[in-house]
Amino acid sequence: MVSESKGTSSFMTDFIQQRGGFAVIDGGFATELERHGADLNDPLWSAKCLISSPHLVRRVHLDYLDAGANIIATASYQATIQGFEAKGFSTEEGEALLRKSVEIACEAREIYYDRCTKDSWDYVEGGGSTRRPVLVAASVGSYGAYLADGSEYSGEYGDSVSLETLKDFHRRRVQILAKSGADIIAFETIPNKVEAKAYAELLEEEGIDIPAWFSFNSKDGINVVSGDSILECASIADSCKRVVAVGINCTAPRFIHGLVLSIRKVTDKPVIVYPNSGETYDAEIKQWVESSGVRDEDFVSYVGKWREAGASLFGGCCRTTPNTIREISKVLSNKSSQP
Ligand code: MET
Ligand SMILES: [Zn+2]
Repeated sequence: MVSESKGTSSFMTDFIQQRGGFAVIDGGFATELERHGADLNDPLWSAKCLISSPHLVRRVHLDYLDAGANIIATASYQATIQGFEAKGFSTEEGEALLRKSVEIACEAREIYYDRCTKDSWDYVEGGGSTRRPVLVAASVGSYGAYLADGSEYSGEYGDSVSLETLKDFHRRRVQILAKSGADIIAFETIPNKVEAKAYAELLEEEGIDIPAWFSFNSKDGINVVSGDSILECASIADSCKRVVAVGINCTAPRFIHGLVLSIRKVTDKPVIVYPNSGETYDAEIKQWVESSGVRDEDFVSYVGKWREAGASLFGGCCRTTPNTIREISKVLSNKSSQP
């Protein structure tokens, strides 16, 4: 028991340490699928491609691996059994699609490893290769993401949605993803405290035996989007022994620094940040409003500050691209090679 929980608790710190003190996550997944021509105007959003174009899903994973990502998140953010059923799939078919999201990411990792082994410049003397270890993170979007009405950016689910509703909603998906071969579960864009609590209780009650990260989103740099305290939300993550990293995603880069400092007040677990480009999602017109976005160079100029504030896992969320990730990897490797 003790050694098992030690195993989980050191999972991410060990990974980060082996990577030289930081690790790189991928960038906007749906964004990149769209750039390759996918039409994601659908309640399943990026998960639609698990059905219609799995080759594109694999391609996007590879793009991010080539850009330097050490951790890739699966296309299951908006993949739910309930959502697949609404499309006419059976429960079993829905479950198979969830597993498929992990299979495709693992396949991409194998292709990437294979390439690294073949590329002579990746060989070191003595026949070994210097391939980067890659983690596959099974993405779980919030209940609001399933609703596809933008409520993952408001955190307002209404009084009828209780802790139990949320646990029941997520239970089967979490069970399936935990047994899918993924290395970690990524609970992303968590908009409120009750959903964080639901995840923490589920991990415990279901005896989930792979680690997880909790990532919240904010629109003011002070609280999570619902107005719940980031300190309270991060404390829930801190108390859950399966949680090996806590952080922020899909939030404007300018808010990240203060949020990292807040999270560090309540946890010693690694802090993960993967902001969006700073644009805002308009749920009415189902589009990102472009005016306030930051350019890749500006995004990257923040990374050093986030690291100083105590974050150690860095990537991008919506509207960021493999270019963003390439720049992040570059900036971090330069920094760590400096004396
Ligand atoms: N991992 C997901 C993606 O990049 C997170 C989406 S946040 C709305 O598509
Ligand atoms: Zn996002």
